[in-house]
Amino acid sequence: MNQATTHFSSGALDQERLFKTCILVLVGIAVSFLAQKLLQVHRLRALERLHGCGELPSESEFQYDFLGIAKAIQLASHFRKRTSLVYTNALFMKYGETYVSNVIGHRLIFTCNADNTKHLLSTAFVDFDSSPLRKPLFEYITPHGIFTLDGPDWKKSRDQLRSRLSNLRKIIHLDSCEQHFQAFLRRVPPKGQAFDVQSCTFALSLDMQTQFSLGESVDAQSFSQSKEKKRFVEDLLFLKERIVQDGFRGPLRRFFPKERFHQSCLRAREYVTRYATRQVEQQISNNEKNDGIPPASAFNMRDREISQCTDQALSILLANDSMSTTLSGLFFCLAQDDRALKKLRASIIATVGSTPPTWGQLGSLHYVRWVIQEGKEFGDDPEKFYPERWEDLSPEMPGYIPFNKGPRICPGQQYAVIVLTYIVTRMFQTFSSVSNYNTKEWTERISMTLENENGVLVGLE
Ligand code: HEM
Repeated sequence: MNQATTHFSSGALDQERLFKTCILVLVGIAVSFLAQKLLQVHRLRALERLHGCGELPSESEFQYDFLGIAKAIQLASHFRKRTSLVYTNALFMKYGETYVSNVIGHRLIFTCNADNTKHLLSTAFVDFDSSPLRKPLFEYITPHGIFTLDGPDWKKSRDQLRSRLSNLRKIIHLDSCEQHFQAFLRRVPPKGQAFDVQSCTFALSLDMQTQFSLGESVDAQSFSQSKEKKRFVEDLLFLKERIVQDGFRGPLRRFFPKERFHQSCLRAREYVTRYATRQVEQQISNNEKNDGIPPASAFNMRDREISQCTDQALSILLANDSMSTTLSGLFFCLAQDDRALKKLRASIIATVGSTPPTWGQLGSLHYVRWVIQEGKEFGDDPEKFYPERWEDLSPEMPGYIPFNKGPRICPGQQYAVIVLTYIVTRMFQTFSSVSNYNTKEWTERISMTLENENGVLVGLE
């Protein structure tokens, strides 16, 4: 009995000691966390004083939300309810163009001020590098891709892509654009019946972009797409969705299972690697023909080049969505604006008639360009679709940022504008009326870009 009591009391003593140690460790962690936070705030304040920054309004609703948890919950709730855009606009209306929020302990500054945006994107680009945020999202699918890298490696990857995109006449094949456009036409139901043009423009741009980046389309518009290509498209869609979700989850993303994401990334990489291997081997064989015996380094570098080529092709496909949302957004606007639609069609017929535009003619289709630029919503009254405002404006101006500005400006901008000009021209040479079958309001769906949750229902004749 005595022995049992001794055991019991020494066990209780051990437990007490363990409990105290745990409390000490927790207090230590909390103190070190608080000290780091105070130091960070002190440094920020010093920087703000140095640059003469004014006091920023902060969200009064969350003044006692010291850990930023209530704010994070509210952000997540708006994301789920598809009201993030309305919520964001309302906050800018309430607090002005720049305000500060605390989201899970991070002091985040939100701004829609033109000078701040210009400063962030161009002048102070190095200070606001977004790669620490992006890297964990993109590194699994493109370990050395342009969205994952920063510093000199990013610059190298960007230079490679820019040089590939520099000779547009060499890389854009208008006959191939025409083939994809014809496949789109086969998807349009006859006699102006309603269909979701958003899903069709998605398939159209995916076909064009895979043709460009892999050398072979995934046949997303075909009625007999192979199982393998279908699987690849599903994987691509899934992994993009997951990247976006994780971006919003921030550090909390660690608590969500990743198996399916990893599987999709592996399969998608495997698919693209096959095309990349073909391209690199073709290049090596061309070099052999030109230079005779291949240098030993050509073989040594083969695997690295295949991996780089895979990263580049996948990055292009990750950046592809804006092409399709530009087109579907345009249909959404034109379905409600008969004046602009008539003017667009008349300008196309007057410039190129009803045959496919040539390279020379693409540069003269000014109204088509304005409509495309306007589709990306801009100007003093961005809610209003008014292509004519572009008569006195230029996409080069500082405030025009659908393609971003500064060092990370979209390297595919010129490519995108040419391809979109061709496709829009062909679409409105073919169709003179766009019936509006959208019964619901435009509702946000945040993907790699913004889409309409309800699709874009139109009839074309
Ligand atoms: C209407 C069509 C397009 C729009 C509106 C658009 C818009 C953008 C924007 C806003 C960014 C900056 C993203 C960021 O840094 O957060 C970007 C980056 C990028 N875009 Fe585009 N894009 C379009 C088409 C394309 C096309 C067709 C390609 C490829 C051929 C492309 C390739 C890229 C790449 C690789 C980046 C990353 C650049 C970097 O981080 O240095 N984009 N694009």
